[in-house]
Amino acid sequence: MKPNSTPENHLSSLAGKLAGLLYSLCSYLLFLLTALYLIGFLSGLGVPKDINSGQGLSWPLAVIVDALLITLFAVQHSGMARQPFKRWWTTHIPAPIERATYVLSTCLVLILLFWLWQPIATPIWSVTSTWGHGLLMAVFWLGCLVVVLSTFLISHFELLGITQALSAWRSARPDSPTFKTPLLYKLVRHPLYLGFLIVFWATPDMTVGHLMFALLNTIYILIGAYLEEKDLVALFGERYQRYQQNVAMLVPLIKRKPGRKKGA
Ligand SMILES: C[S@@+](CC[C@H](N)C(=O)[O-])C[C@H]1O[C@@H](n2cnc3c(N)ncnc32)[C@H](O)[C@@H]1O
Repeated sequence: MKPNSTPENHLSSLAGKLAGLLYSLCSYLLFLLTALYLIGFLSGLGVPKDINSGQGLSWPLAVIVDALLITLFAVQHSGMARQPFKRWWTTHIPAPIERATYVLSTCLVLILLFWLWQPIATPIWSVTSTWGHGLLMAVFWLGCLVVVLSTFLISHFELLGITQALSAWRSARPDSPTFKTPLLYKLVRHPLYLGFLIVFWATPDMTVGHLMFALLNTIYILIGAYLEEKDLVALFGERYQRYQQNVAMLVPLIKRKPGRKKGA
């Protein structure tokens, strides 16, 4: 038996590294398609089934199904991002494909959500004027832009698991995480999440189903950002605590009150 056979070493052979790289690229490709579908799902543009289409279940059942789908997404997406889970998970799968597996799992849960989502088409607001409709769609696309830009500001390919598989391919040690505050990160600590909030809420046709999607995901983002910040304080220490004091969490210019416990 080989002396060292931890999952990490499964990528030490050429075949293992190649398989890891292909796996990560496939997961990235699926991510791109899922992200495009999400845009269509929320905007109603270019997809066979959007957030309001189809004949759903009766509204009490629809509320239960939709809430369960969003809860499943929240548990998967936040649970798999926590350090204790990652430590346990990488004793079962090779570390260089941990992030790609996270991305793949996220896509599969989102695809399930698109598939099983139950519309509740009762209107909350409907903006019919051309300029109002155009303005809200412009805000929606701005939100999409903020999300994409934010991934590149942090590290697009690392967030999506490509860098880790490439490092294994080159037999290089993966870079340790670095604290960054470029551009939008000087305005708010979570520009990517802010972009998502804009995308969820900016619609000319808000229905009960869409409102539920926006509301539950807003709650999830607030909890997710809180948990992420605990990890970031543990990782970057005082530097992140100073950042929390000086830069707003999600809404530019709304900062933490001085004197509040750091990293809480
Ligand atoms: C999906 S990204 C979201 C980033 C951020 N919450 C946002 O909304 O822009 C999550 C990853 O970004 C990392 N991250 C968040 N803020 C960071 C920062 N200022 N510098 C470096 N990494 C950061 C976290 O450790 C986590 O791995």
